[in-house]
Order: sequence, then C-alpha cells, then structure tokens
Amino acid sequence: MIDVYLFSGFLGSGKTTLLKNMLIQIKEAGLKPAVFMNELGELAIDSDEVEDGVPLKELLDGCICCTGSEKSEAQIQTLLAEETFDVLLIETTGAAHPVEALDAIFSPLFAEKLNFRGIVTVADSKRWLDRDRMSPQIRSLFLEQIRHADLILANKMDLLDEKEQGDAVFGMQSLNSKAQIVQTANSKIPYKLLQNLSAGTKGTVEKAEIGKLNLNTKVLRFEQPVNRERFEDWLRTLPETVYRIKGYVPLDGDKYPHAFQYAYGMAQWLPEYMKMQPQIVVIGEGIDGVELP
Ligand SMILES: Nc1nc2c(ncn2[C@@H]2O[C@H](COP(=O)(O)OP(=O)(O)OP(=O)(O)O)[C@@H](O)[C@H]2O)c(=O)[nH]1
Repeated sequence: MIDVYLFSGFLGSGKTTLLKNMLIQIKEAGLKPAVFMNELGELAIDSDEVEDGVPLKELLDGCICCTGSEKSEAQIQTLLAEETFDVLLIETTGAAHPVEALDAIFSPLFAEKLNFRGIVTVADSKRWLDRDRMSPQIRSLFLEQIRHADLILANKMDLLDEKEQGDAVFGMQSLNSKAQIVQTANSKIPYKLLQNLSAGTKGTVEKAEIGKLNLNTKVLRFEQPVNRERFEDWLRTLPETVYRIKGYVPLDGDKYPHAFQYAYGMAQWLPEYMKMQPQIVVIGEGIDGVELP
C-alpha cells in the first residue's frame, strides 16, 4: 500500500516548503515519493519547485475538492498506472477544504492501493493571530483547515515573539485538541512525524458551512523590467485581501526574471537561473482593479 498524506493550509502558509522538505527526507529514507498538486490559477509555479525525477501530476486552475474531484481521481489513477512509488504527497490549494479534498483519495478505485495516513495542516501563525481581520468566509476556511488536521504545523514562528508564539499554539490547540501541534519555521519537521500518523476515518466528519468564497486569481504580465524598490512600494499599496502572489518578476539590470513570492505582507525574492515567463499570479478577494505599477 502507498502511504498518502494530504497537505492543507491557507494560501502562502508553507505547504510547498513542507513538500520540498519531505521529498528530501523521504528519498533519504530510501523511499520513492510522488506528488499530486493542485493550484489555483492557470500558472504552475509550485510544480517548478519539485525536482525532476519525482513523479508529479497537477491540476491547474481547479480545486481537488468539489468540481475537481473526478479530474483528480483520473490524475491519481494515471499516476498509479504510470509510476511506481511508496509515498504520495498531495498538496491542496490554499483555498480547499481539506475534507472535501479527501473525496478523490477515498474513491473505491484506490481502496486496495492507497493507505491514507492523515491531513497535515500548515498554519501561518501570524495570520492566526490576526484572523479577526479576515473576511468571514476566508476565516472559516482558515479555521476549518486547522480543525480537521491530524497534525498541525504552527508555522512562521520566526515572525513572532515568545508570547505570540505561545498564544498561537494555545489557540490552535484549543480549536483542535486531537491533533498533534508542532511549532515550526520554514515547515521544518522530521518525516518521522508523518510516519507516526494514522488517520481515523474521515467519512463522518462534520464540516462547518463556509459560504461562498470570493477568491479570484489574476495573471499580470510584465512588458518590461521593473525597478525593485518601485515594485516593493507597489506591494505596500495592495489591499489586505491580496492573500498571495507568486511568479517571476523581471528586474532592471538583471538577466533573468527573479522568482517572487508574497504572502501576508512578506515578500521573498530568489534568483532564477533560467528564463522564466515574466508574469505573476495574484490571488485574493476583490482584486479586479489590481494592476502592475
Ligand atoms: N518567515 C517565514 N517565511 C516562510 C516560512 N515558511 C514559508 N515561508 C515563506 O512563505 C512563502 C509561502 O510559502 P509556500 O511554501 O510557497 O506556501 P504555500 O502554502 O505552498 O502557498 P500556496 O501554494 O500559494 O498556498 C514563501 O515565500 C516561503 O519562503 C516560515 O516559517 N517563516
């Protein structure tokens, strides 16, 4: 049987970072991993981060949950038919309800093949402390992802002081007392923590009503390089309802566009050694009016 782990957590919380960490450790343990990921928006930015040689399927511009469930089943089936592997890591979009995302895994097609081990939710602890500032629908999604986890990573601890760290862990644990909770920076955990999981059946779990999410995605393409400072000034003008930006930004004077990530007010730049398409995807509520500087 193939062990299956589902990575959940709001946009930009650290799921891909966890995925990359786990891929390294799974391989070090002599096991072969495969990945199924699901991205909101038409650009596959996260899958660029999974190194060659790891079997990968992705579902773009959809959601593993609800409408995407059949497509996900088909993708997982193809993965099983084409590849041999020991562990399947599934990264859901930050906009997915973790329990809905389980539908595809629990398909009767896979009953003999997949051994579902648990939901691992990566929570941005800073966002947790500021959760009252979220719109009600987004907040309930954020809380549901934590409530249904078997293991919670209280992530981004490096951005909090000691008291805030304690408050965040205490708060998340009160919301979900059955899950183990670990404090992390950059989603660093030993793979052993995943191996210790054995999820109870999720079939009967009660889901809170989330309401309709008004999350949209928008792709912005660069016609020419931008000045980094000017671009960062522009970021500061964005509304709080821009939850996530990722892509490649061409900067004045640099040969290749830089890989760029933005989550909850924090920007991250990484040099890129290949020419990637100069474009970013913006994810949030009410983002129609967001245009490049
Ligand atoms: N300061 C800090 N930054 C982090 C930490 N973990 C992740 N990040 C950064 O947060 C950003 C988002 O991380 P990802 O791992 O891509 O998040 P994600 O949950 O996969 O994002 P989506 O797939 O868009 O939902 C990246 O710039 C990471 O480098 C952390 O513990 N501390």
